[in-house]
Amino acid sequence: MAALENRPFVKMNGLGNEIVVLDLRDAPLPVPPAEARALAREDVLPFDQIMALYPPKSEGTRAFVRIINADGSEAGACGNGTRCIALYEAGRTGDNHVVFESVAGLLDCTVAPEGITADMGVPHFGWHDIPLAGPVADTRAIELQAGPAEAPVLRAPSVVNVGNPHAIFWVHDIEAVDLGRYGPELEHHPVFPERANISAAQVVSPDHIVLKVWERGAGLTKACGSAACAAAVSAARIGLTGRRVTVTLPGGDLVIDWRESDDHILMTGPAVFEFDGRLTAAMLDAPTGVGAA
Ligand SMILES: N[C@@H](CCC[C@H](N)C(=O)O)C(=O)O
Repeated sequence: MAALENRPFVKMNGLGNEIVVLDLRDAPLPVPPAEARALAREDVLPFDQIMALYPPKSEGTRAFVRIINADGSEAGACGNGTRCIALYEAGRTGDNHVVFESVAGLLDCTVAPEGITADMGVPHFGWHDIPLAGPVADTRAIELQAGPAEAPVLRAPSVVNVGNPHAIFWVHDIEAVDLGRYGPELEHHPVFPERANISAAQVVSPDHIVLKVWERGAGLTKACGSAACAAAVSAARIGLTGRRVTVTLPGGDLVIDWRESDDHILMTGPAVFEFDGRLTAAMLDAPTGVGAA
């Protein structure tokens, strides 16, 4: 019998980033990677991330959240998923201020009519924090490129960890970038021992960035909240923008504010409830060869 069989789920999205909320606080159990991969199949319940809620570990928090990518791997941060669980918890309890905890730290969220704001914590720029495979003095632009060696299409990304690892390639024409072509090799490049989320970013003005993201463990997505945070702080760090920007993703806009007083990153945007149901054996049971480790 599949471990998650008969568990209730809620399907939500944040700017089209497909999120499944599994509230496992009553009867906690780990999400088996093979069951996550089976569930993520196109004809079952395609998702980018599962946000699995476990009993709280720290006082004042609602749940300890584990983030599972569509390929069954685990992530330390998911901005769009965080807004989704904030909306879910606010709907369940009527509280518009909710705090979660993840492996990366506390996630303080406020649900308001104009949007859901999540405090995503502080960025880490050291090579070992990201992590990179070896020492790099300046993570504002590292040696890495994609495309023909003599005329690279993407080059010299900024790298940062915002709870998960990100590389941001600065481009002049975002429409011309085929991230689906270069994302897989960059995600798995040996410079990233834990793989990385890969973005192409065009700075349109000092308060506006346009972004495309190839997500680690999920591929091309309509939006990635942590990538928006990563692009915003990296752009501000190298003087391309101020500390408050709108980030436009294929699924819509997020406002990112890199707060001066304490360096915390505040992300504001929407979340949407779609439908709910119960997981069945058929949804979790991958035919031989599909979802196998
Ligand atoms: N969709 C997310 C990012 C999810 C985790 C990421 N794929 C990783 O493995 O780090 C977001 O909205 O931030």
